Amino acid sequence: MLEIESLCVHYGRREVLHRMTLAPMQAGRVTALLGPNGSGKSTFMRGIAGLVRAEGRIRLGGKDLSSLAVGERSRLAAYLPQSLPPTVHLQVIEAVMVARRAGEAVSAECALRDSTDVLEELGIGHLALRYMDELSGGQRQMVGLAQALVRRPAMLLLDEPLSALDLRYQFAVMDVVRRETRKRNIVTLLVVHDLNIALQRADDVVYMRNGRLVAQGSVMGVTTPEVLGDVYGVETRLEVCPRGLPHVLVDGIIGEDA
Ligand SMILES: Nc1ncnc2c1ncn2[C@@H]1O[C@H](COP(=O)(O)OP(=O)(O)OP(=O)(O)O)[C@@H](O)[C@H]1O
Repeated sequence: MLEIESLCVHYGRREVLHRMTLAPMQAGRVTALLGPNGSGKSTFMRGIAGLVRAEGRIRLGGKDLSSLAVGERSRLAAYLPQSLPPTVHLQVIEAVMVARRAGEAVSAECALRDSTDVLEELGIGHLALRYMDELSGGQRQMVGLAQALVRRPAMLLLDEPLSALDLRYQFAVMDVVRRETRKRNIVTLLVVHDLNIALQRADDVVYMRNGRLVAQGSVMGVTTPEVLGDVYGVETRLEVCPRGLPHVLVDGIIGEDA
């Protein structure tokens, strides 16, 4: 379980996150972090991962993350950044093995076994011998996910993992993320811009605006036209599609005549 209390982040003298306190996020559930551009989503994720200095309390499974050594913290909280680092000329299997051995001293055999397993689990075993700098954006995104999962984290922080993906791949990656979150019983928090994918595939949502929490809860529990109007400034209707999944239709921008 992830607990966040009074999280504040400053860039220089400017406060970007303002004392954000959230209800505990349970392991085995996927939470989508939603909000307009510049609302502080990446900063929030980076604050949890320890990549920017944050005040407040962040506890994962009862452990205060700020009390952990950097290596231990980054092993427990695997962070996949918005833009993946430039690729090196490594084979996929080597890149995943490097990630496996970064957080923990394990033998090459063990790293190879774990890396092979995770690539198979994600359905990308066939990419193992391909070179990282020859992959498509979507394939690299999947390898990034493999690199995060191979470290056996207790929490996955994924910053816009769907941004480089085509429509089918977006759903496929969300399905993999859901499955692994449940199987490994980890806390997963991800930033997604496509509201409908988030609503259809996440368990819970956190809406933020201007560095503040607007609403948090189950997808259907808190997603209302009022909340969406407050967060995004748009007029919406919420429909339920035949498979019982929510779907948002945007009618216009609040305050603008049609
Ligand atoms: N390194 C930085 N230095 C100074 N200001 C920053 C820095 N990174 C982000 N900011 C500012 O902090 C605010 C929040 O940015 P952040 O990237 O967290 O928002 P976001 O919700 O993730 O946006 P987007 O959806 O566009 O990726 C913005 O006003 C941004 O300009």
